[in-house]
Amino acid sequence: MSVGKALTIAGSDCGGGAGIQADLKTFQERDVYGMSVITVLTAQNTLGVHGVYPQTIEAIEAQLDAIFQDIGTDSVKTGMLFSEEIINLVAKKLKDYEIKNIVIDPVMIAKGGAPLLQKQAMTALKMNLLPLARVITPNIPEACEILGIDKIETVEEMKEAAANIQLLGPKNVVLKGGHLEGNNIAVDILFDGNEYYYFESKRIDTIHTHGTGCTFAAAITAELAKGNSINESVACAKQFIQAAIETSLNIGKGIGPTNHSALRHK
Ligand SMILES: Nc1ncnc2c1ncn2[C@@H]1O[C@H](COP(=O)(O)OP(=O)(O)OP(=O)(O)O)[C@@H](O)[C@H]1O
Ligand SMILES: Cc1ncc(COP(=O)(O)O)c(N)n1
Repeated sequence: MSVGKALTIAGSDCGGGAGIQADLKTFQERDVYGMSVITVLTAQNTLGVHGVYPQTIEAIEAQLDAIFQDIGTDSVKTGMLFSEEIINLVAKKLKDYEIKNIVIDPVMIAKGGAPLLQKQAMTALKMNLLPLARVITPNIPEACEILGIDKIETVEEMKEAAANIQLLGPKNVVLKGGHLEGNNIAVDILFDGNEYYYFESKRIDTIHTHGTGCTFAAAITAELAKGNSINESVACAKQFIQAAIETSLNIGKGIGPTNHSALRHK
């Protein structure tokens, strides 16, 4: 039997809500074969990030080679890459192995405020990784950092930001509106270089949104692995994240994770 294969290159969240763990759970729920390359171990729970332990470049390189030299993949998602060194290694390997269907979730800051990308790594992210992306999925603060602007407060400003990020090289930009304040609709905007597409859902009133960004990007990655278009993949991912937030899990003492198996029980 053949199956779509998806790889996540990201940080481990031992608490299971974000990072590698969220990605693999999502891949499984979307019926693709999931693989992982761990860039950084985090000691993390619903209360925040308590430790960040980058893996050696040798360890990351060996994991990438092991996968690409044998199994291969139909799509790749990158999440927490943390340092310039790791970004440059990942970019080089994706190029050397001619990997297609690259989804970049430009993870920068955890919900609790912990930095997940070093400040000095921003140039490498923009110059070396972004141009390889089939799709990049920034949230509003990440889009501001990438563009060096202070704020994005309206849908019009989201559209302008998406177009400006697209000029940096990614084929498609999905600018996520989870952080857009004063809006009871959660709107994500896809810009493909020509047209804008809008993905809207009712904003859910919950604090338990740990891992929403990872889960959403992983769902897009899984759908691309199955050969779906960008539009179809984003639409599926939006439905998936909506259900996962609607029934998010009140576990731990802080911001709980989303429910990856929500659609299975509908
Ligand atoms: N309260 C909510 N109700 C419904 N959808 C939401 C809500 N918050 C976020 N989303 C959706 O979840 C997805 C992830 O968006 P978000 O902007 O939260 O990403 P993120 O900021 O990268 O995640 P995180 O804040 O966990 O790092 C998007 O599709 C967004 O529209
Ligand atoms: C290892 C790791 N990667 C990413 C995130 C961000 O999570 P998200 O943006 O999905 O909430 C996180 N908290 N930890």
